[in-house]
Amino acid sequence: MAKINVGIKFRPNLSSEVEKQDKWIVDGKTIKSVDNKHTLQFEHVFGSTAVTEEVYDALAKPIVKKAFKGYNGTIFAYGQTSSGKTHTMIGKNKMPGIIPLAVRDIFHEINETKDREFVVKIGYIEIYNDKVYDLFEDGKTELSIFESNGHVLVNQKEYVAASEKEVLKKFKMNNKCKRMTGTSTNENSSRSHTIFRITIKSQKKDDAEDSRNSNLFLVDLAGSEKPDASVATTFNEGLHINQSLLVLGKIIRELAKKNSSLKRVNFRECKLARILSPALGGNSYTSVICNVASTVLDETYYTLCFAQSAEKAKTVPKFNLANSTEREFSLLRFSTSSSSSSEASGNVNISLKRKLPFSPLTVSGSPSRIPKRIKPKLSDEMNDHLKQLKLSESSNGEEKEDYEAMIKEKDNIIRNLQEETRELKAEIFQMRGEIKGNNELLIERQQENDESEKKIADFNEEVKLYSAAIRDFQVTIQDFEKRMLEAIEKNNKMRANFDKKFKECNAIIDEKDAEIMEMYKELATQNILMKDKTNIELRNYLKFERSHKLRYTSTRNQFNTLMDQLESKSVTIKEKNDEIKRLQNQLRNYEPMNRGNQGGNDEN
Ligand SMILES: Nc1ncnc2c1ncn2[C@@H]1O[C@H](COP(=O)(O)OP(=O)(O)OP(=O)(O)O)[C@@H](O)[C@H]1O
Repeated sequence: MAKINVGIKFRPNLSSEVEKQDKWIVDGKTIKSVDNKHTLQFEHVFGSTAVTEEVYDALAKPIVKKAFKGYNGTIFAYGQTSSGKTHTMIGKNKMPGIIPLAVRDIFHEINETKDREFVVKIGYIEIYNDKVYDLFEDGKTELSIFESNGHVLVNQKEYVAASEKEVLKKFKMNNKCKRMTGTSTNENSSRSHTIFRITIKSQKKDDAEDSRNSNLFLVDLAGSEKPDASVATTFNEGLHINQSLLVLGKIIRELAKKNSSLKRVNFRECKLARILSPALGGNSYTSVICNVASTVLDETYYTLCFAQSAEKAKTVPKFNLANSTEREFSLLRFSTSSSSSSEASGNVNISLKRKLPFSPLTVSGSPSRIPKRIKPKLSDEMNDHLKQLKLSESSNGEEKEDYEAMIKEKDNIIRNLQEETRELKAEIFQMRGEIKGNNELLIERQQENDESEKKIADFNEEVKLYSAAIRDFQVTIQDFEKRMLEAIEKNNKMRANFDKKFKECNAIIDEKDAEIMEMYKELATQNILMKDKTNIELRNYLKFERSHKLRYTSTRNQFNTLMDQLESKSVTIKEKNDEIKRLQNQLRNYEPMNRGNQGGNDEN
């Protein structure tokens, strides 16, 4: 049993996150949330400054070494969208990821191993919306998954590659076919899970029996994400991605349970789980690199929980012997001993490489089997021979030798048959498991179906209610239409009346207008007459005024003359009065003298 190796890799904060606060702190092997709610510990923790090569050395290199020795290996990157999975698995020229580093090591190891011959084959598939596509083909034709001898196989294309350079060239070229899109969190977000498979076959030069065959699966999972309902395609992709990751999480949790049993795990819920079943619960050494971002609280916590479960899960890696029926070694040989020509990578010499161009090979199907209909025939034959064998016990030496050879041959047939029977039994056992799984699925689907039917019945009830309401509404509409027609008719009549009245009024108005015009004309005539009369009167008045003024002036003059005369008379009178007064005074002065003279006359 082997434990799944788990590591946590924090990516550096992105330029778009400068304003965000860190939600997680890394302290050695401990990861703490800033709010102190979560503290988790892992064997391998890589902070944001760690380079991919460190991750590779701790989590991938040991698996590559095991693959080289004939054990299957799987390395996969897990994490929310934009957490750095693709950066970890593929990387950039300046910081190569796990895939280029593994390819480098494989060819380095081939070069160092002088006593073996190698064949390296590569295949590249993607799982998009729960369908498998070949990235070494057009990426559009759906591939099928099948199982043989307990192995999950995909009918993908494989290429035989001779050097590190050749592998990486092919990988990079076809990686462009991978489904990517820009999302709100990652402008180059993977929309599919990709699995790059490197098959390493080797055989000892002086011992054909010493052969190994292993597969290395390098998996870049699509990231879990919050589905964006505004974009239909991305929403659908997001649902499939999340669904497959949920299944993966469920499987990991089940495997992490104490006394977990593979029988309880349903790898058939999605294609990703089915293809990764050897990595999760089967024959493989496995590492999981959990990518996280320190600025994200919840999703990082979910990833860390997944990592904790994954740490508890175990696999059962087995040494894989190469199938002796496979013919690659007789066709293609990587040989490190004959060093006549040097490859671009500087590592490997390949005999026959030039004769066999870089060409696709389809994965071989299920092994050859004895068809059912031949089996009874074979056993009859065997029984005959056994009878003959018994008879031959009494025969001479020559016949005995023949019989011994025949026994050997038949023994071989029996062994082969027994082997086949064992395989068939194993297959039947597995198929029973699958049937059971399918039955469970069927029951689940039946339940779903029942629920759907109930929903449909409820919906039909609702439709009935709505239909009655629609009928009522239609009656109301008809009534309303009738009343509207009546209103229109009434309105038309009123309009006709109004038009008639309007015409009559217009005629009256015209008549009155004519009358007014006449009156205006008369008024104008009278105005002229009045003006003439007024002018005459005005002229008469002016004439009168002038004569009056003249008379007034002469009267005034007369008055003035009279006034002058009056004044002069007044002056004269005053003078006379003054004269009188003076005379009187004179008179008074004479009077006493007179009295004296006259002796007592009157006083005057
Ligand atoms: N270790 C790192 N150093 C520098 N940049 C990194 C690192 N890891 C990730 N990044 C950057 O973070 C961004 C997101 O990374 P990446 O595309 O690898 O995420 P992802 O998990 O594969 O996302 P998705 O699931 O959406 O495909 C990229 O711009 C990438 O260059």
